[in-house]
Amino acid sequence: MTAGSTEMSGIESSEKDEMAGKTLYDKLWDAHVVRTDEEGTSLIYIDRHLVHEVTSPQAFEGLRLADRRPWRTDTVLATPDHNVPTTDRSRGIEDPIARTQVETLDANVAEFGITYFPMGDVRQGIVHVIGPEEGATLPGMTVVCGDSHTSTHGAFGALAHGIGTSEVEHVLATGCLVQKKSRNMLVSVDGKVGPGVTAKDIVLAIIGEIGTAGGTGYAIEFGGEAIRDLSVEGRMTVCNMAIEAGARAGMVAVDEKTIDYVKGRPYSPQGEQWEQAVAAWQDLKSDDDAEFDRVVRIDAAQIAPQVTWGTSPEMVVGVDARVPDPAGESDEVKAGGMRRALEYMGLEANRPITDIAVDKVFIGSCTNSRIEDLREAAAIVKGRKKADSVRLALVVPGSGLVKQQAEEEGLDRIFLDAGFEWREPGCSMCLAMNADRLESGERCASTSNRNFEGRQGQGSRTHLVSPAMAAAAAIAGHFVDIRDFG
Ligand SMILES: CC(C)[C@H](C(=O)O)[C@@H](O)C(=O)O
Ligand code: SF4
Repeated sequence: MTAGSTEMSGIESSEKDEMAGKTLYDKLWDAHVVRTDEEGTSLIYIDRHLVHEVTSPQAFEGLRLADRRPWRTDTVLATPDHNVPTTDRSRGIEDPIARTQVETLDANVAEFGITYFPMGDVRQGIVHVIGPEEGATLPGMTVVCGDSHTSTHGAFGALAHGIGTSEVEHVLATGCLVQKKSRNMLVSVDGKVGPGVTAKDIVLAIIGEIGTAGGTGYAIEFGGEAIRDLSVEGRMTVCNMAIEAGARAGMVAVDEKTIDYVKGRPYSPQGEQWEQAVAAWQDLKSDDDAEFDRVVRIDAAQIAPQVTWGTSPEMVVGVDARVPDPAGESDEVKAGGMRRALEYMGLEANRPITDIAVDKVFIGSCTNSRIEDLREAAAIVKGRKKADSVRLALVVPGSGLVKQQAEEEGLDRIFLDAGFEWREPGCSMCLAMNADRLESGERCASTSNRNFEGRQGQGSRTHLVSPAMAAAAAIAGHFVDIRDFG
C-alpha cells in the first residue's frame, strides 16, 4: 500500500497497488478477504476462534434459538479462564455466578462439539496463553476471540483481534467476520535495550509515547531491532498491549524464532504440510517498499524499566523518574486528568517512584504469565524473602502446562520459599471478576495490562510493571530499579 493509492481510481489504482509493496497487515488482510462492498466493508475469513466463559453464553444461546450449528468446529478452541478459582480446585467453584458461567460453557461445548480444555485439564489456561502453546495460533492466520487482548496472537505474524459477543455468534455460525480495514502503522523500536529492560517495558514505553489513543484506527506492526531481538513470548507481551494503545491489532513479522516456536506443537502442521507451511510463512513480513500511514520510531536505548503511576497505561514513567507534577503540564485538560489520577492513586507529585510502597504483588495475566515471565521473576526472587509489609505476592501461571513446566524447573519452590503464593492457572487478579482481588485502597505492583480505577477491585490501585520489577517490589516492599537490584 502506498500513501497516495487511495486517491487513485479504477484500473490505475489496482495497477499501482500491485506494483507497490505491501505491509504485513495488507498481506494478511488480502489473504482473508471474501468480499468487500462499495462502502469498503469487508467480510473476512476467520481461521481460529478462541472461546471463553464470559463472552460466549449469549452467542451459543443465539445459535440455539436460530437452530444453527457452527460452520466448522475444528477451528474453535474453548477454555474457562476469567472466572476459575486459582486456589485448591477440589471443591469446584464456590461462587455461584462463576460456577454458572463455567458450567454453561461446559454444556455449550458439549452440545456444539467444540474442542475444550475444562477446569482440571492440564491444558486449561488463559485463552491467549493456550492458543500459541497448542500451536492453535499459527503464522498467517486470522485469529479472533471475544476478548480484547486477542491482539496477543499477532506476535506470530497473524491478524488477531477481539470481537464482541454478537460477533462471536456470527463467527461461530459462518466462519466469517464483517470488518473494515484499518490503516497501517509501524512502531519501530530501534537499537538495543539496556539491561533489565524487558518486552513489558518496551510496550509500556510505546504507550507512554503514543498514548492510549495513538493507535486508534490502525493495525500496528512492531518492528525494529529491539523487537526482532525479543523472544516470541516477549513479542506476545508487546502485541498483547497493542489494544491498550487503541489499535485494532498488533503484529510482528515472522522470522526463524516464530517458526521454531510453533514447530511440533499439537495443532502445528506435520510432515510435508510443515515444509509447505514454512515456505508460505517466509512472506509474512512487510515488503521493503511498503509504506505505512504512520511511522513511530523509538530509541530502545532510552527505555528504562517502566512503572505506571496513574489510572491509564499511558500514565507511565521510568522507575528512575519521579511522579509527574500536573503543575508542569501546560494542557489544562491533561493536568486535570493527572490530578484526578494522582488523587485516586494516593500519590504526591514529585515523589521518587522508588519511594512508593506496595501492599500486594501480582505476577500473572495474559501479558506476563508464560514460562519466560515466571523465570524472569524467579531469577529475582531466588534466595530472597518477600518483605513483611507485602501482604500477598501471587504468582499465577497462564496455563496448566506453564505451571507444570515451571514446577519441573523448580520455580514454584523458589516462589514458595520466598513467601509467595503459587496458584492454579487463570486470569486471577488481572480483573476483579473472580475471588482474587484487591481491597479498597490497596496498592499493587501488577504484571497485567490495565490499571484503570477499580480494575483489580473497587478502590484498588494498580501499577503496571514487568515480572522482574514486580518480583523486586515484592522483595523490597516498594518499587526498586531492577538495574540496581544485584
Ligand atoms: C471479560 C473480557 C470481555 C475482557 C476483555 O475483553 O478484555 C477481559 O478479558 C479484560 O481483560 O477486561
Ligand atoms: S488475563 Fe486479564 S487481560 Fe488477559 S484475558 Fe484475562 S482478564 Fe483479560
